Amino acid sequence: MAESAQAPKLVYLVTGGCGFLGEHVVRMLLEREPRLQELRIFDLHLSPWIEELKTGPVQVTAIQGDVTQAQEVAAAVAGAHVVIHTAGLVDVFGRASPETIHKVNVRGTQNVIEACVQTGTQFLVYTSSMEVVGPNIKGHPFYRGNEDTPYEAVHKHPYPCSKALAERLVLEANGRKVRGGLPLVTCALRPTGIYGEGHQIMRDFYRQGLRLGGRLFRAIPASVEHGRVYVGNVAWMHVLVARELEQQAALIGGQVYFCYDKSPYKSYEDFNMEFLGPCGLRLVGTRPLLPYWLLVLLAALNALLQWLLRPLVLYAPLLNPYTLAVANTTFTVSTNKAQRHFGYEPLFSWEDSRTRTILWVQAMEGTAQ
Ligand SMILES: NC(=O)c1ccc[n+]([C@@H]2O[C@H](COP(=O)([O-])OP(=O)(O)OC[C@H]3O[C@@H](n4cnc5c(N)ncnc54)[C@H](O)[C@@H]3O)[C@@H](O)[C@H]2O)c1
Ligand SMILES: CC(C)CCC[C@@H](C)[C@H]1CC[C@H]2[C@@H]3[C@H](O)C=C4C[C@@H](O)CC[C@]4(C)[C@H]3CC[C@]12C
Repeated sequence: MAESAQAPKLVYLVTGGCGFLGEHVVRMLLEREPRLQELRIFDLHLSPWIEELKTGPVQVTAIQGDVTQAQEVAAAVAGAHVVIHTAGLVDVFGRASPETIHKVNVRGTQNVIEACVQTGTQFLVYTSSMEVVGPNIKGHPFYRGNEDTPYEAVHKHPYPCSKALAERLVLEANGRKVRGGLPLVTCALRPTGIYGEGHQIMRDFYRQGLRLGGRLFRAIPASVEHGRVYVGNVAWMHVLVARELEQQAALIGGQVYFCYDKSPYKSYEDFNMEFLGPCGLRLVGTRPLLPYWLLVLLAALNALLQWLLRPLVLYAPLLNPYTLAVANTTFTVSTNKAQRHFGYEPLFSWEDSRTRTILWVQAMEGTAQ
């Protein structure tokens, strides 16, 4: 992939390219990767906006496929120079079974790795998650830590378990010989809670606030910090690391990087209010309105109801014991590893990220129930 007078034309594959992050990665590649010849977008469900992208100079190929199907993955990977694997089942609400989460996130990732090896694709970037590290089930705080900060990573929930296993597979695959004899170069990016245009949970909170007469009620103490990162910056970090994987293979191969930017350290709810506030919502209470023990009880009740109702209907509210523990445990990162290894600087300032997200929420107003 070295730059030369005759720059080689590259084929990229983005799995999960129609998801929240995947769409931003796809658009970022088209805007910021001049050596792109073909961009393959692989997803279980293809979005209509792909059609608009087909009019540009880069060949955009939409591939409807399932990462759990090894042959479909191999067919999509064949001939690609770089794979950015963002596809995954993001479920902390109990919508999918633990088996399905494992199948998509772990076996799907294994299929991507094997496809690279079989077809001779040398560069693989994996979208991991902060949850590979924590918060752990003991509720230990991770306060502005970095990739080397010691932390007892203990998981029970299927989603973080699956991300941790998949990340390990990706890192262990670094150095494997791909078809043709060259080594596979892999790395994993670990975003904290991503926000920005297209963020489904932000949409849910906004609509809930509207239903409650423009109010949301504080549930978590303002002192609990939750790491957040703007989706445009996460996408940029993927594009940048993918570009640098060949040049810096020895340095970047087998490494993990937290995704970070200049978003402020705040509690989950206070952070959301940075966008929902200017859209007319108010967060009621300087302290949580309900005592923590009552939230724990409600979360346990929700889990019980989910289990009881499962044969009849899917009951998957936002509050459950796991989401409460994540929201109520400080987990923030402070690192410059990506800057040191591949020159990452956030592309969007905090002010830009905030404005873009507010404009997106405001544009939803007409559609809110
Ligand atoms: N949203 C966050 O805050 C966050 C934070 C850290 C890491 N991540 C990771 O980032 C990645 C993208 O997350 P997102 O928030 O954009 O989620 P998303 O659900 O919006 O996107 C995931 C995409 O993967 C696709 N997909 C799911 N199962 C598939 C399958 N079997 N085959 C092919 N495609 C499949 C979905 O259709 C979807 O388009 C995930 O791997 C997730 O674990 C997300
Ligand atoms: C207690 C309630 C009032 C609030 C519940 C909020 C809860 C739904 C939120 C809080 C934190 C959120 C997670 C966090 O931002 C990071 C990630 C990592 C990523 O890999 C997947 C999404 C996830 C788990 C967020 C899900 C929603 C959470 C738990």
